[in-house]
This record gives sequence, C-alpha cells and structure tokens, in this order.
Amino acid sequence: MNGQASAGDLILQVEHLSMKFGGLVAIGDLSFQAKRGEITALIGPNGAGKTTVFNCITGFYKPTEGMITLSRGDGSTYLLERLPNHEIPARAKVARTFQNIRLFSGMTLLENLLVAQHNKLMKASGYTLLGLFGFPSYRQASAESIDLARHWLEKADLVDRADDPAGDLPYGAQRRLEIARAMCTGPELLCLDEPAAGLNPKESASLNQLLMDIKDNTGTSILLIEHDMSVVMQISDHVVVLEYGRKISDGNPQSVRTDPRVIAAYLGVDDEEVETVLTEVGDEDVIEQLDTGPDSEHGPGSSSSFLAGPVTDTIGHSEGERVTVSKGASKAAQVDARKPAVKPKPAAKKSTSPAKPAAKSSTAKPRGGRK
Ligand SMILES: Nc1ncnc2c1ncn2[C@@H]1O[C@H](COP(=O)(O)OP(=O)(O)OP(=O)(O)O)[C@@H](O)[C@H]1O
Repeated sequence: MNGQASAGDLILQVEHLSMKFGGLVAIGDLSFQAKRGEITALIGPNGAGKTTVFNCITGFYKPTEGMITLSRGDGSTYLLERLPNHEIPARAKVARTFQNIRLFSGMTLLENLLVAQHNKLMKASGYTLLGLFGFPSYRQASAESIDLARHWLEKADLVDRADDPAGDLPYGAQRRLEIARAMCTGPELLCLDEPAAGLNPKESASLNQLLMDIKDNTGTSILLIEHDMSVVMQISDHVVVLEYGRKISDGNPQSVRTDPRVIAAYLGVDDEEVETVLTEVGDEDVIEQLDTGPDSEHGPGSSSSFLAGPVTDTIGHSEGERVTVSKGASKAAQVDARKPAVKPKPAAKKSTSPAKPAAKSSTAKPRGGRK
C-alpha cells in the first residue's frame, strides 16, 4: 500500500483470505488494505479471483478462511465474513455493481433510484399501509429520496432522461445509472465490478469523471475491478494485482505499472505485447522463459481454473498448500525465478535491441498453456 496507513485511515482490511470451490483455490491467503477516501483497484488476468474477492466482501460467498474488516467513519467495525448478507449494505454500508448490468430496464431512471431507497422509505412508513399515507416521517423521507435521486441523476449527467425507461439508455449511460443507484444507498465503500467494460473512450472519460467526483465530494471509498488500464492508471490511488488468487503486486499505479511481475503476468496486454514490454524492462532471460509456455487463456475473454490442463507446475498459496497448474502458467512466478536478472538496461541498448522476433505470435507458435 502507498505509505504507512494507521488503522483509522483504513476502510477495508482483508487478511489471509482464502476461497476454495471443491479442489479449486480461487483465492489463496490474500491480504490487502484499502484506505478511506481512496480509489483502490483490483486487477489481474481473467480468472485471477477478482470477482471472488468482491463476492466475499459483499457476502455473496462466505470465505473458506480469513477475515474482512470494514471500518466505518463513525468508528464502528464489522467483520464482513460473519455478517448476514442483507446486513452488509444496511449496516456496513457496502454497495456494489456487477459485471453484467442489473437495472430494472422497464422502470424509469428515477424509479430505479427510488427503488434503491426502498428500505429507508419503508422504515419511515413504520412498515404499515397507514404510515405510507399518513406519517409525516414518510412524506419527508419520500421528498428526501426524490431529492437524492435527482442529485445523482445530475451527477451522472442523466437528469434529462429521468422519465425514460432505463433499458432505453445507451450502454455507458446504463453503467453510470448503476453507479448512481448504488450511491443512493449512501455507501461508505462502493465496489465496482468492471464498470468500464464495453465502454467507448468518451463513455470511459465520463465514467472517470463520475468516479473522481464521488471520491472528491462524498468521502465514499471505491474498490474497483477493472481491465481498462486507462481507467485504472488515471484514477486509482492504489492498485492490488492478483494472479491465480495470489497477490503479486501492491502499490501506487506507477510502481505497479513498472513491476516486472505484473508486466509478465498481466497489464491488460496480450502475450506479444508482454514480450515487448519485458524487452523494454531489459530482461531477455525472462522473455526467453515466457517462450516455454505462455497460456493462451491468460488474456481477456475467458476464465481459467487452477486445475485445468496438463499439470507440471505448482503455485504456493497458504502455508503447506500448493496448487498445480500447467507448465509456465504463472508468468509472475517465472519472473520471480529469474529475479536477480531483472534490471533495467542502458537506454542506448534498449533502443538498438531489436524486439524479440516478430515471428513469435500467439498464432505462429504452439502454446504450452492450459487447455
Ligand atoms: N461459484 C464458483 N464455483 C466454482 N468455481 C468458481 C466459482 N466462482 C469462481 N470460480 C472460479 O474461481 C476462479 C476465479 O474466478 P473469478 O471470477 O473470481 O476471476 P476474475 O479474476 O474475476 O476473472 P474475470 O476477470 O474473468 O472476471 C476461476 O477459476 C473461476 O472459474
């Protein structure tokens, strides 16, 4: 994490988190922290375990091991792995969005944001029919809910379409509406699962603007899963990188971006580009190692499993536990194995050193990765 954070600065502490599905270790002994008021990004190749971490934080999964501590601004703390699912948004003030948009597409934008405030309204009604019509507290809560919905429609640049069905919005606008809806619940931690997926550059820029606005003006902390590096590098304060359910890097965007383990494992690039970046870093031995078995499933578009494919390598997780994968599957592990050799080369050499043979491409050469 960037700098030393005191416990009071932290909104989230994940300690020794493990999540197993039968024999598959989706998360192995993962620890990281998120600072209050910051944007923390969780990145890594497909199948690295990012969504599983989110599912553990938001109560969709109960972790096999480990502790997830949420510290609210008022000093109260919650062990999320012990809290019943429905209490995580209500008491711990954690909200999330999903990889696949989940709006009520037949309802208007305004209705979507009012539904999100249903709990608050029902509480104000005293949970009675009479209360819905007669209680001043309900009338006040109802007016406040409309104000809040309007506020977030403005922030998301959607107020002009407040009365349109949500399903009629362009994709990027639906993503912003989802975030607006989550913000209507008053979260202290907002978990966003690939909010930039499928967005064009203009929509990505609007998303960045909305997230920066939330960070700067609400005090809400953001935990972000994202493959779009233009979003991650521009707006994150802190980046945690996963590969095969393990943390392979943790720091500010600049340090993560130049970490050879991350470059080798994943930086939103395909295998050929990884090679180019490693040539820049200057370790041709590492590049040579990658020739032994890059896995074609490491790029976007597919998920992976630790136990799939021919088993010739192992990856360490918690003490005494090793997970088997195919030869060369963990690129970060390959960089670790070659670590002493990873050092920058003089600039002159870099510029004259030809890139590794252009002939090496995912189609030109058989791959030894997982099937
Ligand atoms: N409910 C489940 N049952 C069995 N295996 C699961 C389950 N959920 C996730 N996995 C497996 O756990 C591993 C991690 O998956 P996860 O979806 O967390 O990865 P991810 O990093 O979010 O990937 P992506 O970027 O593709 O969304 C994968 O191998 C996946 O197949």
